[in-house]
Amino acid sequence: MALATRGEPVYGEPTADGWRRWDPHRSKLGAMLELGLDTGFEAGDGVLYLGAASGTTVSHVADVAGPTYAVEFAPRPVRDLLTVCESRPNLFPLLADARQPASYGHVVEANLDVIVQDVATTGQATVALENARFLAPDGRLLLSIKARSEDVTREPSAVFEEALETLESSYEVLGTRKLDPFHEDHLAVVATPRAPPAE
Ligand SMILES: C[S@@+](CC[C@H](N)C(=O)[O-])C[C@H]1O[C@@H](n2cnc3c(N)ncnc32)[C@H](O)[C@@H]1O
Repeated sequence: MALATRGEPVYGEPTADGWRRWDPHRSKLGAMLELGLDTGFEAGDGVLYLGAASGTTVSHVADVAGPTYAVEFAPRPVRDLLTVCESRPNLFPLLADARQPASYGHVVEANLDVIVQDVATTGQATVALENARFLAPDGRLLLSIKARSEDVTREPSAVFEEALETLESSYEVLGTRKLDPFHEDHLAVVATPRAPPAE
């Protein structure tokens, strides 16, 4: 059965009876779900989405989730994202830098169920660490690491290893999966916040 959500179409995806096909070639989270990764993402979840771009994936997320905060720092895609939000009252666009969570900390609620991260920037693991403050203790980070955004000259496996090592300081990694054949040189990571050490 094909992955699909109910909502207004956004990127020319095929639709039938109000359902819109979630294209795993256009979406890292779609690829994670298509590949059977255990994401823990459930209907009604509160979500922080980092790297929303013009809303391809976050539109599907908002079709299923509860409050969904969509962070994107490039003004051009945010203009398209605003249109995507018009038919989705639970989707909140934020023109902000995911490396500066304090700039949206007053808007985004705490104890969210899920962070989805797909930011094309260096320091992707650090971005995940900095945004961990928004996750509930049993929440899930659904991170897609793009090797080429870190260093085009390095072997992707070395980039992934280093990113996982960085993540381990604040997260317990529950699963990883390369996103081939949908996305080359991307590693999907499912992780949950580490409990703070007992005093
Ligand atoms: C691969 S695209 C995201 C695609 C989108 N997640 C989707 O599936 O529909 C990566 C996005 O990350 C955004 N980005 C990169 N660095 C960022 C940052 N520091 N803060 C917020 N957005 C950032 C880029 O502008 C770009 O739109």
